Amino acid sequence: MSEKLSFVNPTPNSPWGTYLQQVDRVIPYLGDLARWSETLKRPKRALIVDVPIEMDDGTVAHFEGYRVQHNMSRGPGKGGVRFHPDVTLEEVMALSAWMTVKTAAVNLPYGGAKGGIRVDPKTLSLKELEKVTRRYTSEIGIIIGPHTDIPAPDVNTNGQIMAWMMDTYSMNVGGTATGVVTGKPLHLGGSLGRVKATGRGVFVTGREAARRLGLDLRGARIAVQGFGNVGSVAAELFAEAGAKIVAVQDHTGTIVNENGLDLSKLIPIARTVAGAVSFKGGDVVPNDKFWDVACDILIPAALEGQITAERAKKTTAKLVLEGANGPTVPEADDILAERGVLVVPDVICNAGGVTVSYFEWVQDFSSFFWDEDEINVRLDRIMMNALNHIWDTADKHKITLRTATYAVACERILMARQERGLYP
Ligand SMILES: NC(=O)C1=CN([C@@H]2O[C@H](COP(=O)(O)OP(=O)(O)OC[C@H]3O[C@@H](n4cnc5c(N)ncnc54)[C@H](OP(=O)(O)O)[C@@H]3O)[C@@H](O)[C@H]2O)C=CC1
Ligand SMILES: O=C(O)CCC(=O)C(=O)O
Repeated sequence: MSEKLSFVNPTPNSPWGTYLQQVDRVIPYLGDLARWSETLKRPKRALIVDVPIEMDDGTVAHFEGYRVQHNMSRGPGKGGVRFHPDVTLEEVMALSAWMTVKTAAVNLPYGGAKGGIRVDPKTLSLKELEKVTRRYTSEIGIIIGPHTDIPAPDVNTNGQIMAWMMDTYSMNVGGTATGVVTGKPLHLGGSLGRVKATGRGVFVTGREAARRLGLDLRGARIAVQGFGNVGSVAAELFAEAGAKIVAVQDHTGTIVNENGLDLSKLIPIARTVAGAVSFKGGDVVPNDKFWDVACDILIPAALEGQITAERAKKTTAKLVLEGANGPTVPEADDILAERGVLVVPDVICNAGGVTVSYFEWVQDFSSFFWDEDEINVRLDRIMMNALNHIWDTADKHKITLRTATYAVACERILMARQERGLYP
């Protein structure tokens, strides 16, 4: 954060600054609840931890970790953990705030939280990765728990990391606590459907948005930025529905094929260290050309701040599906709206992951596990109900889907805040 360290003083162009502007845009639609709106602009609690580990070569390395609980008015904190070299406190604050809005938008009984470590996990051995994960979990153990704050996977974290987190927390409390994290492997209280849930939610909301736009998915051209858990699953589901994935970008570069990339071959290659650009079934183009590729649907599924004003002006997409958190800066949002490009915002579009995380948490408490069809049917229903309600709100006030999602969610959050009262 710039100059003075303050929640309300964001670094220019930072994710937290984006989030604060998004909140400002919803205030006129909050009626009397607007008097509580400052609550949304301040995280409830932010913990910074030192994560020291002994590296394989005997040296000692220190990593900086965070867990931010943005708002817990509606329930325990919920949100993923990111391992990435660019993680900052301000980024984690924004990601935690987007979780508050997201869980309220789909009406899950949670608040919003997020965590992260500033580390490049690609440079660590498996043993070092486990040590970083376990030490971080112990350090944030004073504020997480099955009834207080429940982490989950995000960028560069997965089921194995959730298993280590669950084990470390359990060792420290002296009993197996499966409900402390979600996105776990199936043998450890994980849920069927969680791995694909976020991409599936992107597909469900995208299919409905396309239907309302009169955009036929059969033959629709789709460009996907970020080809990890979210991007690759969404791409697969759209391809199954008849769409063509014409461009994919991961951190190794950009690959394009206007006849459609063969995902059955691309996905296994993209998972290797060589990345998407080592796939031979398309042309490798400079990264900036990704935004020029002719497409009907654009799916940002990597990091924040990717859709800038300049990129918003040139995209040919009619529909943007935000698989990533915070991919569009506010100025670009306005340009897309002016150009008639429909944006399904992150806080509803990628809510499928936390929805199935909620199912996992419920299943862990009841020790009764559902089959995958049941999970997918329930996921579909929750996402569609939430999206339809948001759409009606957007139509009523003539506002974007993002501001409508904030209107629906912030009313729920601030109503809970008001009903709980302030005094100890
Ligand atoms: N996992 C989940 O359940 C949820 C995730 N999200 C959000 O979705 C987004 C992606 O998360 P997820 O799929 O889980 O993460 P992954 O780690 O599985 O994948 C991230 C992808 O983004 C790519 N990437 C990273 N940096 C860049 C870059 N500078 N340019 C292009 N591509 C890049 C990575 O490339 P490479 O593999 O080459 O490093 C990888 O393909 C994030 O914004 C996350 O917060 C939202 C809701 C839930
Ligand atoms: O599954 C979860 O609990 C959270 C997923 C997440 O971090 C997100 O939706 O951004």
